[in-house]
Amino acid sequence: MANSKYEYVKCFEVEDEVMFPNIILVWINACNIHKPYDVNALKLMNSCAVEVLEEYADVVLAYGFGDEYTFVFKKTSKFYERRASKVLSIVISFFSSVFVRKWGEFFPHKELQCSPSFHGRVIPCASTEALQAYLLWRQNICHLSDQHEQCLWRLVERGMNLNEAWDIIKGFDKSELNNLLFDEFNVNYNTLEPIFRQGSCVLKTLVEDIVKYKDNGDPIKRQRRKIITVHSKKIAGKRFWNEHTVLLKDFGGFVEEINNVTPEYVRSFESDIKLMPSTWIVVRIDGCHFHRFSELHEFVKPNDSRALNLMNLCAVAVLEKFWEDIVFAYGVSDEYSFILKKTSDLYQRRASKIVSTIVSFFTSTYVMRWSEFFPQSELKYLPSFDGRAVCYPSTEILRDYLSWRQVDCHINNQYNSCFWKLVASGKSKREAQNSLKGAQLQKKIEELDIDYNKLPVMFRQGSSVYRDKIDTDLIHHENGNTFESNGKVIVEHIDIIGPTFWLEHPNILDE
Ligand SMILES: Nc1nc2c(ncn2[C@@H]2O[C@H](COP(=O)(O)OP(=O)(O)OP(=O)(O)O)[C@@H](O)[C@H]2O)c(=O)[nH]1
Ligand SMILES: [Mg+2]
Ligand SMILES: [Mg+2]
Repeated sequence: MANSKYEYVKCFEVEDEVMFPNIILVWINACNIHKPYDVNALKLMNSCAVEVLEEYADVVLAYGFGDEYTFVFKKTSKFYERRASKVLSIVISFFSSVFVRKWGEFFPHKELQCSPSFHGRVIPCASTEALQAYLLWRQNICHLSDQHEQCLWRLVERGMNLNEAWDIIKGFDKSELNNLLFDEFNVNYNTLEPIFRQGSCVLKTLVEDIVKYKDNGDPIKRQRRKIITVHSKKIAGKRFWNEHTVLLKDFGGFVEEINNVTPEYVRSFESDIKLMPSTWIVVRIDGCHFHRFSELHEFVKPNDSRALNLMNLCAVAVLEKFWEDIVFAYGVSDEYSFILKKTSDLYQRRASKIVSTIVSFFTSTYVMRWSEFFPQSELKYLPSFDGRAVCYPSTEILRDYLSWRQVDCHINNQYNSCFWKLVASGKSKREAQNSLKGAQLQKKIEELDIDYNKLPVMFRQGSSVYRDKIDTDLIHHENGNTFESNGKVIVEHIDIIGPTFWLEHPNILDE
C-alpha cells in the first residue's frame, strides 16, 4: 500500500527461485541439541514431520534421523513461487512451532528449558536419480552416526566424559563400532530398534475407505491420502521406492540400484550461498497469514499491544542470543527486521543458516511465550514466519531501508485508524475501503476527527530494539574479575528516519 521514496531499497533483494525441473528438498537440523539418544526425541521429531506433511500438501515425503529431517516437495510444486528462502523459512518456522507445542506430549516431566532452534537449507535435486543418491547419502550417514551415538552414550553412561568417549571411538569404522558394542556392552547392533538404525520415512499414501454401502450391500469406496511413518533398511532401494505408488507417480521409479554416492553429488547437496562480505545484512521476517491468525485470536483492531509486545519480546531474545552480530532491529505489525553488522561473520555469512536460525528461534520463542501475553486464549493454530536476507552496501542505504519500513508503519497505521473509525461509525468494510481509496490520509484523519498524535507511540512509530550502550564502557568488578558489559537490550518507539536518533547513538551503526 505504502509508496515512498525509500522503496528503491527493494531492488537489493535477489531472486532465489529453484528452477524447474529441480526437485525441492528442505533439510533441517536442530541447533546445539546433543544428548543421549532418546527414543522420545526421535518420536517427537517424527510427529513434527507428520504435521509438516499435513500442513503442506506439496510435501510428499520426509526422511529423518537423529536431530535432522529432510522434506521432499512434489516435482511440480509451485509452493511460494519456489522461492528458496521463503520455502525454507516457512517449513523450518512451522516445524519449530510444532516442536515447542508437542514437546510436553513426549517429555511430560521435562520442561523445555529454552527456545529450541533449527537451521537448514534448500537443496535442489536435478533429477530422480539425484534424489535417490541424496536418500542413500543421508541413510548411510544415519547408520554411521547412530553406531557412533550408541557407543558414545554407553561409554558416557559408564562414567566417561564426552571427550574421553569421543577419543576412543573417533576413527572407528562400522565393524569396529559393532565390535565395541558387542564386546563391551553385550549389544548386537542389528537388534536395536529400527527407528535408530534406519531413520524414519514419513510419506503420503493412498488408502481405500468404505464410505457407505449401496442398497444391495456393495461397499462404496473412496481413495484418500493417508500419512504413514515407516522404517526401512534401504530407502534408496528400488523395492522400497517402487512399492509406494505415490512416490512412483510423483517422481518416477528408481531405475538402478546404487551403492555409492559420487562426491560431486555430495558437493551439490552441501552447497550453501554466502552473503557478500562487508555489507549490512538485513534479515526480515514476517508472519504467514497473520490476517487470519489475528482474526482467529481476536487481536484488537487495528493494533493489539499484547501481540506487538510479544513480537518485541521475541526480538529482544534474538538480540540477546546473537549479541555479537545483530546491532539493531525494527518491528511493526507482524514483521521484524534484524540488522547484522557489516563485519559479522555469523555462520561464515551462509544465508540459509542465518535466516533459518533466526526465524526458527523467533518462532519457538513466540509459541513458548504466547500464554504470558494471551493468558485467556489458547493458540488455535500454530504461527509461522517467513524470512529472507538482503545485503545493503552502505550505511546510507541501510538507513533508507529502515526509513522505508517506518514510513510503511506510518502509512498503514494512518490507513487502519481511518478504516476502523469509519467501520465504528457504522460503515461497512467495503464502504470504508471505497472512501479511503486514493484519499489523502492526513486529510482524512482531520475529517474524521482522529486525534492521531494521542495514539500510543508504539502504534505510530513501530518498535526499535538495540543495546543500550550507556553502560557499555562500564567495567564491573565481581569477585575481583573485570568484564565489559554488552549493555541491556531495550525497546524504544522513536523516529528512526530523521538524523537525531542516529546522532545520539553513533555506536549502533558504527563501522
Ligand atoms: N487486529 C490486528 N491485526 C494485526 C495486528 N498486527 C498484524 N495484524 C494482521 O496481520 C496482517 C499483516 O499483514 P501482512 O503481513 O501483509 O499479511 P499476512 O496476512 O500476514 O499475509 P502474508 O504475510 O503474505 O502471509 C495485517 O494485515 C493484520 O491483519 C494487530 O496488532 N492487530
Ligand atoms: Mg504477514
Ligand atoms: Mg506483514
